Amino acid sequence: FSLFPKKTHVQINNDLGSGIDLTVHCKSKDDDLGERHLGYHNNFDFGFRPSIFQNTLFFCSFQWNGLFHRFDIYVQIRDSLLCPVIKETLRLYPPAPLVPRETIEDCTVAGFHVPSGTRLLVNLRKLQRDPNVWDKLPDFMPERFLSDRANIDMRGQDFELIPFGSGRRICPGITFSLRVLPLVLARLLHGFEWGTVGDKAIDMSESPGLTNHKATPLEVTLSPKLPSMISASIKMHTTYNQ
Ligand code: HEM
Repeated sequence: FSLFPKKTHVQINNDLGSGIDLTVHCKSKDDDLGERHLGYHNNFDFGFRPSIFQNTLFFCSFQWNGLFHRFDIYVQIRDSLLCPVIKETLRLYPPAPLVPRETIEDCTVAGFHVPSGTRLLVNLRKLQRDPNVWDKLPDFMPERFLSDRANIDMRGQDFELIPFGSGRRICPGITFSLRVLPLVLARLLHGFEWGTVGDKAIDMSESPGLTNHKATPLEVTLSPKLPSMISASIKMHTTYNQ
């Protein structure tokens, strides 16, 4: 449980097209950020520290060319779960579940003698579902990263969650991935209503292999939430908070 949640930043860009001005007016329950007029390619940034009570709400109205739209830009209970959802997904379904290593000298681990030159596969999937470490297995429970596991990070120091590996061969794509994943996920959730064909539950079973693939292909239905021009012109930048 964190008493001082990390700062969240919102950036609104006017990408509507040359010569089209955008008027933005953002408010929270107790703050009025005032009306802003954004020329083409101008942006408006604001930052805030979400409440420990999970009830922060920011909403903005947008006006351009006689059109008017209002959005809930930040709903804490909805949006603070974005990064925990990614962590929980990488915990239960690490894309590279087996990490290979070879010992360079004799050693003893937990009473077992391991000679030099031994090849071993570290089973991340098993480690990240260890019932001695993680409760409520195998439930998908992103909320755990908002409370008792709030400070856990995935950069190879907290060994109960190492989806990118650890040590000198740790994944070099880690920073890129931790930036891009929340942005892509936020865009997809922001842009579409998601469903499954005939409301069928998604089969999450995996097929065996060095990389983790779904056993059955994912079939979803998507419907755009907004006219494409609007969704293409509002960008929310989420800062990944570990
Ligand atoms: C969610 C995304 C990703 C996950 C979960 C992931 C996971 C991993 C894991 C577990 C390893 C083995 C690490 C170890 O041996 O300790 C690895 C290695 C590697 N990853 Fe990633 N990876 C991701 C994205 C990427 C991206 C985007 C790139 C490139 C742009 C990348 C490039 C590499 C390379 C080159 C290695 C081999 C490093 C070495 O052996 O020295 N990965 N990754």
